[in-house]
Amino acid sequence: HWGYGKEDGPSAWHRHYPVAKGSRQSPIDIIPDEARRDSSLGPIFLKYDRCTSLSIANNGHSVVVEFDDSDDRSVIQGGPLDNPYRLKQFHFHWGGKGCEGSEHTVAGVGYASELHLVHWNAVKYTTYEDAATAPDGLAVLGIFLEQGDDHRWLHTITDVLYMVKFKGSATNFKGFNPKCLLPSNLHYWTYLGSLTTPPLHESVIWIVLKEPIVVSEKQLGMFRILQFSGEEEDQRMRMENNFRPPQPLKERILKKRC
Ligand SMILES: NS(=O)(=O)c1ccc(NC(=O)NCCCCO)cc1
Ligand SMILES: [Zn+2]
Repeated sequence: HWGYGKEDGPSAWHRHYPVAKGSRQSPIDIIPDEARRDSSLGPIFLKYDRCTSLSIANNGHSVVVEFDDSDDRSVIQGGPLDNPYRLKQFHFHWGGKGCEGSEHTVAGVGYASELHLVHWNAVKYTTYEDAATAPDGLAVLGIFLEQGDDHRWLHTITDVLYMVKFKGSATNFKGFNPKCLLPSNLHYWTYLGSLTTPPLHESVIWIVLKEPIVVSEKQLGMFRILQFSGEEEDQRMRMENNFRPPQPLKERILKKRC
């Protein structure tokens, strides 16, 4: 199976997932000066309903908050998207120490962590699984986490991480509105990419916000109490550095709003 270690990490994923060397892989290094202004790109709109959050789980690669995606209560629309995309889950990627931990980088500089809100095109596709293999199936909103003061709302998540310490553990997580994790400014870059972990499907319209949110080192440290390994496994594998490095841009254009 795949992971983030020396033997099973990002440089080895291509053996079982050849698309790892594909034409639209993620993440990428974002070079702001090279982003093309696109007048057809409008603002993005996020409508999230606190009643759609369901559970929080450790899937052995990250901590994931799952949502009820049976209707359009929580959606992203506008920007590069032709129709609303339903929120399915959000999760994080982080490092072991301060500077690195995000997946996308900006002019070669990484942030301490990156939040991904994963949405799917329920207008064109019947299930998330079908959308996840289609070129316009998913829209992932990427938000950088920068180290600084305590984040006002992140404790709602970090306070329950001890309950999902081991791979395969999950617990109720109702009434959470992810709107509280957004920065004040929704200016974004957008490009066509992929899932950043296996199966690495090239099915993601990426929308990466320019403005990071600020979280404290203490809050970031709480993510590192999580384990890649299950409770019964003997070797304790602290969950950290669960990020894929930037991939070649190839024939793609990075876009931004005017
Ligand atoms: N980090 S990321 O790009 O936001 C991401 C999101 C979902 C997934 N995985 C996923 O959706 N798996 C289910 C795919 C079922 C269709 O084959 C992997 C990476
Ligand atoms: Zn992710």
